[in-house]
Amino acid sequence: MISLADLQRRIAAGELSADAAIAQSLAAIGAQDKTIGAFVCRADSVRAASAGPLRGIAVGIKDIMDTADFPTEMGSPIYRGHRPRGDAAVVMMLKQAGASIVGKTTTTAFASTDPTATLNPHNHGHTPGGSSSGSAAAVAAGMIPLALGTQTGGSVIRPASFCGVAAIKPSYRLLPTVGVKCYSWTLDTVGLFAAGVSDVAHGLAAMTGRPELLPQASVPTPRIGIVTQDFAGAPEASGGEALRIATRATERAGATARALELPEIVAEAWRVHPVLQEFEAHQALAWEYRENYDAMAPLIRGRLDESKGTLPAAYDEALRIARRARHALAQVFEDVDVLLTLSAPGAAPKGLGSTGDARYNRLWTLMGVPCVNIPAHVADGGLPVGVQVIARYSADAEALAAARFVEQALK
Ligand SMILES: NC(=O)CC(=O)O
Repeated sequence: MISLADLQRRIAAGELSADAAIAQSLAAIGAQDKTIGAFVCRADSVRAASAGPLRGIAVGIKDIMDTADFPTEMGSPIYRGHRPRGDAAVVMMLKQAGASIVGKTTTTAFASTDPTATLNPHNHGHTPGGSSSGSAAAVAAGMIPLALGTQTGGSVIRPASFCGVAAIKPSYRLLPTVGVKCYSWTLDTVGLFAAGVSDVAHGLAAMTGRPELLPQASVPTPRIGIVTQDFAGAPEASGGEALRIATRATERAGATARALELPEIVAEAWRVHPVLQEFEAHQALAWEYRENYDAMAPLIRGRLDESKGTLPAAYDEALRIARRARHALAQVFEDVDVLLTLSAPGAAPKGLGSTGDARYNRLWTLMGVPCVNIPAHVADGGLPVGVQVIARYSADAEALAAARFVEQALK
């Protein structure tokens, strides 16, 4: 994989020109994407910016984010050839930091669950996950050092786990969703994929202009709460093994890691996530659902059919439960610095019929807390399995620092 931080260092030191760095990514895309299928469309040539911390960094953008230079098709024939007039806010943040957008990465239709044709670079017989399928696959395949995705359920952390890359779903609204096709305005969160945790940190710090997100010289030893999310059901063997491996590694590295039960109201919030998500989706996708029903992908159309009757009262109750759960979760972080839990039930499912299950991700998206995926285990078939570090709301720097600790402990 291509390390963003290493490219930055080599470009700053004059060892590599920014244009050469971009050219390397374009060549890698040309060589691999015929097989992997991570990009919907891509540039043939791109000039690097002359300034900015992300100059020379080739970035892939999930194709639900508006781009003035490329079509934005939402993973749906309803938007085939659609050309937004301008860039989404996060695309402009990347450009203002000097990054070069080299293409649009595949997404499930409207970032829901209808699988794409993208292959898992570690084992082409398996899915890369979703809904940010192409972003995770393009980074994992070593085509680009940075990609943007989104998460409403588990669409950043789960594909990152399946593809063996680092990723962050930042605190809710750390990054704007202006110009990003909405599925659920309470849940939709823009995230980043990169080779390692430090690479994610450098990318997010550069985009946001927040130097506090940059990796610090020393990595503090965190107090870790191990959370198994039993309310979400038991994991597969490989998922449970990944959490056991990561737990043991952090203890060997000197961290305290203790099993932690979440308050019942937090488990209740996990249960109501789908009510809130689908109620908002019916409003966010009302035009597509009514005016283009037959052109909608089957899984998202089926989910909207099933949730058509959700009443405002049920939605309001879900919001109340989520608010109470966020307060209860904040108290959990009085005793630990971060939580460590499963990123996915196990390794990537076989075939391309499913992008996997968000059951270990959706709670944290609703809580709005920062989540960082770290590859932790390699299951049968060479398939990666990750774990995620979770910090309290707005503690993105702490989440990244603790994730670096876990990443280093696993080496
Ligand atoms: N957008 C999403 O997060 C959906 C998913 O988890 O598959």
